[in-house]
Amino acid sequence: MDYESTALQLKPRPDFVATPWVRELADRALGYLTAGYPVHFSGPAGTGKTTLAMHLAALVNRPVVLLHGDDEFGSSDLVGDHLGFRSTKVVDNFIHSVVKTEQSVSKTWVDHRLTTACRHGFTLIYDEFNRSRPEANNILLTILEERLLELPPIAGGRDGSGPLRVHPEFRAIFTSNPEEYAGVHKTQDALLDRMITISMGGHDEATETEITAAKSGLSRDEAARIVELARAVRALKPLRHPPTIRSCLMIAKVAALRKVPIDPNDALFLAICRDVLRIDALPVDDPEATFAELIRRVFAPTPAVAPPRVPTTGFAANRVVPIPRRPLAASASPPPGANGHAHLR
Ligand SMILES: Nc1ncnc2c1ncn2[C@@H]1O[C@H](COP(=O)(O)OP(=O)(O)OP(=O)(O)O)[C@@H](O)[C@H]1O
Repeated sequence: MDYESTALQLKPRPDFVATPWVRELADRALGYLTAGYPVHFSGPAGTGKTTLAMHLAALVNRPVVLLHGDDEFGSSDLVGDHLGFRSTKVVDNFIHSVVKTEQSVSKTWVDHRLTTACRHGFTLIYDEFNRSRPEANNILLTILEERLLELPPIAGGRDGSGPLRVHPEFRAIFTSNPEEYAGVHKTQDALLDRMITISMGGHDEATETEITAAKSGLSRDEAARIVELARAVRALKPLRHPPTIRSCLMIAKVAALRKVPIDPNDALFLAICRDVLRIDALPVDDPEATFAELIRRVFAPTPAVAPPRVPTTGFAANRVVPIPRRPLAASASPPPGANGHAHLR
């Protein structure tokens, strides 16, 4: 008995956003997996680790076994265990006057998820694997290096011949949050040494905008404003829980659902941003004033694109139609100052 029936058959999700940034990352990670190396996406919450792991597994196109790190795990939770006993009783009554009974009791073994993936060549996604204690994850060392899985005789190959040879198509994708998060363990170097770690610091702005627009139904421009605001708040240091792509999605989805305009003059829109971006917890003296300044900056009208500089010398100068200039009045006021207002005499 094993978890084969629980394996997932993943297909690339239609709502997966593949900007050039994402495609480059996915292509690089797929190359590592194809070469037989485990891939490890490491980064803070909300940086797209799990989504990318699932997308990669879908591209590998093998059944997927999903594991979530758990402090309670022991190696048997990963590998398998004896599940009760099987008893067989033979009654031999060939000679009517003689009844011979034979009873044997044997332990039954159940493959758990890791063993199922190793035995059948499935793709293992081990999400937040560093939430499991290192001693529980030690079993991975020989799997990833020697491609062998130590099992009790009863559970090895079909004939109980000891360690299981890991299926050649077995692949492993790991995700983890950095150590400073609560409830995670320091990973042993030997395990990290067996995988290729890709640090996920967070999507680039274009990708966050695309994801926010794609998953909320807002326009790209509306999504861009929300993302720009979230990134401006994220840039304020030190923030205990910086807003992530999830924060952008929360604002965008709620606004879209409630038909709240993405408008700095709309009180409900501002209230949603205050709640989701936790403006009250900003590490500044006056959070409200800071929020107002960020809103002003994000929603400031984008300056019209300045006309191309007219070259005054060389070949091109002769080809440009001179711009008619207004005749200056005798007591003309000087050109507008920095603040755009003419100085009144
Ligand atoms: N390429 C993408 N296309 C579409 N949605 C994405 C993409 N990347 C991330 N997301 C969305 O962003 C959110 C966070 O992504 P994900 O859960 O993968 O992050 P994570 O780093 O695994 O977070 P955590 O560490 O908290 O589990 C999810 O709602 C996910 O759907």
